Amino acid sequence: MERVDHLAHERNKSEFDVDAMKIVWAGSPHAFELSDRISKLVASDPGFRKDNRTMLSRKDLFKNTLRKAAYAWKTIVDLHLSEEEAAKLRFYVDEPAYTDLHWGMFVPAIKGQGTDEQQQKWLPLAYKMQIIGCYAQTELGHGSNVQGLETTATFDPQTDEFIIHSPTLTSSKWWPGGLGKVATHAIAYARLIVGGRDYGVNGFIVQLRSLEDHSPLPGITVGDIGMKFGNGAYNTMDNGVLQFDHVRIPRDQMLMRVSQVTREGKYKQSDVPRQLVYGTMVYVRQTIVADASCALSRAVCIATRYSAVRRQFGSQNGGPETQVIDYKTQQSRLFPLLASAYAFRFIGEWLKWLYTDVTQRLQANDFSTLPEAHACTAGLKSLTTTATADGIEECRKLCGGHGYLCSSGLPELFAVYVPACTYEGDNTVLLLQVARFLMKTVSQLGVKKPVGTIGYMTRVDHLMQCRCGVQRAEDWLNPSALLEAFEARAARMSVACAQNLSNFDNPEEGFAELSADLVEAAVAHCQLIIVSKFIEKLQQEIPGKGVKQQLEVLCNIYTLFLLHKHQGDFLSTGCITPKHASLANDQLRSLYSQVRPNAIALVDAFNYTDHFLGSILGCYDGNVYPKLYEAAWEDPLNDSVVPDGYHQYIRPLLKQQIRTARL
Ligand SMILES: CCCCCCCC/C=C\CCCCCCCCCCCCCC(=O)SCCNC(=O)CCNC(=O)[C@H](O)C(C)(C)COP(=O)(O)OP(=O)(O)OC[C@H]1O[C@@H](n2cnc3c(N)ncnc32)[C@H](O)[C@@H]1OP(=O)(O)O
Ligand SMILES: Cc1cc2nc3c(=O)[nH]c(=O)nc-3n(C[C@H](O)[C@H](O)[C@H](O)COP(=O)(O)OP(=O)(O)OC[C@H]3O[C@@H](n4cnc5c(N)ncnc54)[C@H](O)[C@@H]3O)c2cc1C
Repeated sequence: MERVDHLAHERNKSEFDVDAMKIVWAGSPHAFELSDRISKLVASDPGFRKDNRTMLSRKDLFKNTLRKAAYAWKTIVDLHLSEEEAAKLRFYVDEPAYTDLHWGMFVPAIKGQGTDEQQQKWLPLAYKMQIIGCYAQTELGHGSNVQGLETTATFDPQTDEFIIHSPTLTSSKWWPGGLGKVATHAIAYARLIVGGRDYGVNGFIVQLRSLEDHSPLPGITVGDIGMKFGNGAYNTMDNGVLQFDHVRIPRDQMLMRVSQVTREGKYKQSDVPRQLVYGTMVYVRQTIVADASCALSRAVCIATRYSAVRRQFGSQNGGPETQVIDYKTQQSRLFPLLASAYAFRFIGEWLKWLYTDVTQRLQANDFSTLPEAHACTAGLKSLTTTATADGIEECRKLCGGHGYLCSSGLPELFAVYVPACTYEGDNTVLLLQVARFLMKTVSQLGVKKPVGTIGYMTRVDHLMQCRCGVQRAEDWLNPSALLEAFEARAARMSVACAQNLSNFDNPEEGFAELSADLVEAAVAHCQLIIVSKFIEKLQQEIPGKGVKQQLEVLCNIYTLFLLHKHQGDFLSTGCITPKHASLANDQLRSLYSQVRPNAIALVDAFNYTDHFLGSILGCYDGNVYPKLYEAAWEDPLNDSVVPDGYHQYIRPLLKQQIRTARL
């Protein structure tokens, strides 16, 4: 049967070269080719089917994930996939699994915190998956406060071992992914106790399960922590609980790059900063930022395609009704999310660059950019995951009632994504880290020159008193006007916090009292980073007919949308006047009209297969209604016309003798 493209008329309207945009989105022609090839490989392989996930019981779901992970690994080995290709395969398989923590945290922790000898011993085993690792940091009683962890690792000089112990219920490890049912090993974070002295938290490689029969080793109590939010979703992951009862490990299983314990029981600190113990978190936060654009773009692709298919009201003379995408309200909710997806894509690319740069510096013992890298990864992780989780939920609402069906793909996408606001650092806690960095920068102005993303603070005197020069709506398209408004807002909010803090005798008390304002200052700073990196991206040459123009429209939408949403900040700090805010809003409306004919092509540029999208509402051909109708009949509830339980619960009701008349 010939396939009809119900969105062809939309695709014909587009004013730019979609294939060129696909390459911009992917990052390079090589990245595009690789991503395209692997996505098709996964989509065409029935072994990676995922449309039944929300219907399965937890046990069946989990077993199916184990099967898929093993099948993915076999595919990787059989096809000799490179690391880059394997990572893409994992991405398109689209199912959280224990392998994420093995590759995403266990291996990086050994690389970042292990000595050369430790890496040589453990990495080959991990690379071949002869051992499977997890990252066991969080405990029942403490997650955010890493320094508050209670698990102990006490050095026993007699046997040259550490004794790993959970002294309290609250010290039970709680949450680590892959721990519950799969991991054979963990990087367990514990307080290092040597000679009766507590040297703070450090990582230790601990074997948990037998490599022969998978049973827990002596002294180990381990299991899954139970069902989580949503059907399917993150329940494919075995987040676990773990207690140690005086478990002994050899001394050389303490990760010793940052500090060491000698055979004689002497504690030694390396030249590297202690904060490198937190290095794995910096790495993962960076990957989470890169992933935010994927999750958001996916939701936006579904909502945009469906908004072009869906019609409500407005029929003239019996003609078709209005496509809901043509309603200005729909545009003002949807297009900023489309623009955010692109903005997050570019900030993710930039953050990867920053992370690579800081890693190279660390290897050369240059630790100068570590505080900025920590602030950027923490702040951008917080900002992008909050916006993405909110954005996915908004996309669900943009799809009306049908968005609430699992077959829209949006409920599961939200349920799988929303913990990103909590894991790898609660988003508020992370913004407070950014705020500390900002306050430190302000307090050192005149002593230490701010550089990098905080470089704008060198112009703080100007930024504290500059006035916005916008006179007409089009003036808001000037990148310098936009940047200055965002810089002035960020600088003024930070300086105001610093001034208020100086009124407190005890700085920590002041920080706690002003923490809500400090978080807002941190948000302003992080938004400025995203805006400025988007603008920088557009200063590069970007090939392809109309591609750069589209990106300029999206950059302006992203920036002016933020200005509109946070106009309270901009107005109260005196960066703009109500007139400027109103002109920004006029300009925003005009930008929505410009993006409208290109909306479908802009989401096509993500190059997502129908398999990956996993959404009837977002399917490429827009043939939504027949697919929804067919899918309904496939629900197990429709296996029989009369439901199970009819004879037990419905028929007796219908047949009961109603005596109400006599009562
Ligand atoms: C299908 C199968 C296919 C097979 C596939 C094979 C191939 C696959 C290939 C690849 C797949 C990869 C997939 C990858 C996916 C990864 C998914 C991950 C999923 C995520 C799971 C989640 C895991 C977790 O959640 S782990 C636990 C995370 N926990 C936290 O984040 C805790 C948060 N708390 C903290 O970080 C800290 O405690 C704190 C920062 C909040 C406070 O710490 P503190 O009290 O010690 O600090 P201070 O405030 O006192 O600050 C001291 C000082 O240190 C500075 N600082 C703090 N943190 C850092 C840091 N991280 N780095 C650098 N500096 C830091 C701070 O700024 C202070 O500095 P000063 O200068 O002010 O002193
Ligand atoms: C799906 C999922 C997977 C996970 N995977 C892993 C894993 O593999 N390994 C691992 O070790 N951990 C894992 N975690 C744990 C995760 O890292 C922690 O849950 C996270 O760091 C948040 O810590 P918490 O739970 O202690 O939150 P809490 O700190 O208890 O947060 C509760 C509330 O208190 C607020 N709050 C806390 N401290 C402050 C403060 N100083 N100032 C102001 N407000 C504050 C927070 O903003 C939040 O609103 C996972 C968690 C989830 C949900």
